[in-house]
Amino acid sequence: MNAYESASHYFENAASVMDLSPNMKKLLSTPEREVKVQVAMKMDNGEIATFVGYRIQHNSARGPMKGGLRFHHEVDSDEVLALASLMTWKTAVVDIPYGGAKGGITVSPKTLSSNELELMTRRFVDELQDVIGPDKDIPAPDMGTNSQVMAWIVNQYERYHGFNPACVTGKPIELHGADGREEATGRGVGLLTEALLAKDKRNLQDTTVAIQGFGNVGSFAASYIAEKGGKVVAISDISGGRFNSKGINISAALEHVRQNGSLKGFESEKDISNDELLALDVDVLIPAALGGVLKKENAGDVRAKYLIEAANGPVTPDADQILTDRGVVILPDILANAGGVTVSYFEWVQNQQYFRWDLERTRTELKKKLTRSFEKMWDIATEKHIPLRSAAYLMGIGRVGRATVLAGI
Ligand SMILES: NC(=O)C1=CN([C@@H]2O[C@H](COP(=O)(O)OP(=O)(O)OC[C@H]3O[C@@H](n4cnc5c(N)ncnc54)[C@H](O)[C@@H]3O)[C@@H](O)[C@H]2O)C=CC1
Ligand SMILES: O=C(O)CCC(=O)C(=O)O
Repeated sequence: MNAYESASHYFENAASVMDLSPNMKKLLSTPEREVKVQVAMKMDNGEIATFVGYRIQHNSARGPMKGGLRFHHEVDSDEVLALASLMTWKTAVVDIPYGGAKGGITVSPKTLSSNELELMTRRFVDELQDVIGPDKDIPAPDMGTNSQVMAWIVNQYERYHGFNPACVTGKPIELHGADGREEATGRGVGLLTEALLAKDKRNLQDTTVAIQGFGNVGSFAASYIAEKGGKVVAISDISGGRFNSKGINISAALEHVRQNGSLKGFESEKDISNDELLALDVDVLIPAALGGVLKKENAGDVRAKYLIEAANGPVTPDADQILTDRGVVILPDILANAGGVTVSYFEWVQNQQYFRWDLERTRTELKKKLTRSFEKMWDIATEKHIPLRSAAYLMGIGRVGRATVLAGI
């Protein structure tokens, strides 16, 4: 099952509980626009390179479309469409005035020089500049992109449209970015892990955690959890995993990655593989890298009681069923990692108002938004005796569906 089939399965599941009419189901599952472009450029050595870029605009019933840009060698139209649809439900679950979109380029960014990365990003914006914009579709970071890439995007977009900081979020602070956006997804993962544990009268101090992926999301989630007294016993990245039964020193790991570019060579009690990390005997498992890492073949190995979907789509439907049957509580991606898009919204609001918030305000508002959405999802799940994922989809699809009906076609 590919990423799109997985996302469709979760949508169909929720739609059947909601009794959505076939016509509404078709409307909500059909993307509004799919853009596929050639990104051609000259590499440092003078050779011509051609990449393929995508922007899929899934739904705009609740506002301008919103979602990140992924630079990764596995990006294809199915994956981007799946991720775009998740954004539609995610923005609705946290009730921010956006629809959903996603984009990306099929490329391994680490194989490019900084100059080449910049040029590729600028050529991509040349192709997309007429379909994106602050009131149409607002990109942001995802895997393989960061605030520097967003800086090139805003600069290139402004060459066509003039001063326009709200055209993209996740920008550097110096270029109208929001204090708190970089940490937001990981911080949200941490806050929501606490909220979920609290339902079982537990807290982070008595909790062991394993985190797959130590990029933007995984590293900030690890920092938050460790600061709150949680024991992060395992972390990993593409170079493999590290385990320490007494808890990994997260500040030291961050410093190692800053100096060396990855966890490779970071000392710990023992090295583990990414597969072994997923099967560790911990309380909380947080996949924060690629999609589809928990599938039929390895779902039975999971020993964690709580699974927090920091990545988008880390659990296939087969695995979801196996884990749910085994009593693993899954906090679904469309809420678990929504801290990022929520603070992107705060950044966009600040850009529109030319007024900057301080970090405290951002953190307070983020907690308020995520906690409110979590409690609502929890109440729906409890009342209807359904898993948290189904409850979150009910919230998201319900809000998009109502907006669609009220607006009329
Ligand atoms: N950046 C953001 O604000 C948001 C990101 N997400 C999701 O979170 C996940 C991670 O995104 P970011 O942290 O932004 O990406 P990133 O590019 O900053 O970091 C990705 C991390 O995953 C690791 N990784 C890559 N391939 C791997 C593999 N095969 N096995 C194990 N680790 C691997 C990398 O080494 C790196 O540590 C993605 O699924 C993304 O869609 C979701 C919401 C917002
Ligand atoms: O910050 C944003 O606008 C989108 C982040 C994103 O791509 C995601 O939540 O998956």
